[in-house]
Amino acid sequence: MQNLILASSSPRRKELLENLQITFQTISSDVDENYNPTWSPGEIVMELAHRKAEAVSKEYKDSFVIGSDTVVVRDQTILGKPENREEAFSMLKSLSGRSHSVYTGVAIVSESNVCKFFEKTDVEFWELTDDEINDYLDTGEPFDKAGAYGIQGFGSLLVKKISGDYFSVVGLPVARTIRELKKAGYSS
Ligand SMILES: Cc1cn([C@H]2C[C@H](O)[C@@H](COP(=O)(O)OP(=O)(O)OP(=O)(O)O)O2)c(=O)[nH]c1=O
Repeated sequence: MQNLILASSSPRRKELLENLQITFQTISSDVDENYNPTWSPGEIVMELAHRKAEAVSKEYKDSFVIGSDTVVVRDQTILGKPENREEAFSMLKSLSGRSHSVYTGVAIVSESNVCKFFEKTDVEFWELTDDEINDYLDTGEPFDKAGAYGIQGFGSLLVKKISGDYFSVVGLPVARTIRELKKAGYSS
């Protein structure tokens, strides 16, 4: 059996892989998450996913290492995790009653190979009142999540429509990730 590592501190990503009953370890790394503002959202999430996987792969050379990164894009603006309640409020207000895209990049790094890809999922929100946004902020859910919401939790109440991979919005497009892992030579 080959060694598989999820290079992540995200409990959601861990849970998505655990659902598949695959044996893996979780090891997180601290990487520079700055990026070149001229890059497209797809390039940003693939590069950050690659940095996360590469940092762990250096220490575990004989393993398959998965890194992942998620951002929300409204118009041409990239929304990461909100710094505070005010920023979370303004992110959610800006997403109200309209569509945005969630990009998740994945990098699979092994001794002989690097594979990178991204998925884009379009999400439409219901029109939200300020009271609804404040109630949602009170749940505490938005603060460690790109775009200030979690589709898998109370954030499900904000969503009118979704087009694309749901699991990619949660943080890991599992079906494509497993397919690409197998192509890279991984077998459980
Ligand atoms: C839009 C959305 C994002 N998210 C989460 C997924 C990611 O954990 C987070 C985006 O931040 P990331 O920087 O992609 O990931 P992370 O810092 O949580 O974890 P790590 O870098 O260690 O892998 O937002 C949800 O859980 N649900 C959602 O609906």
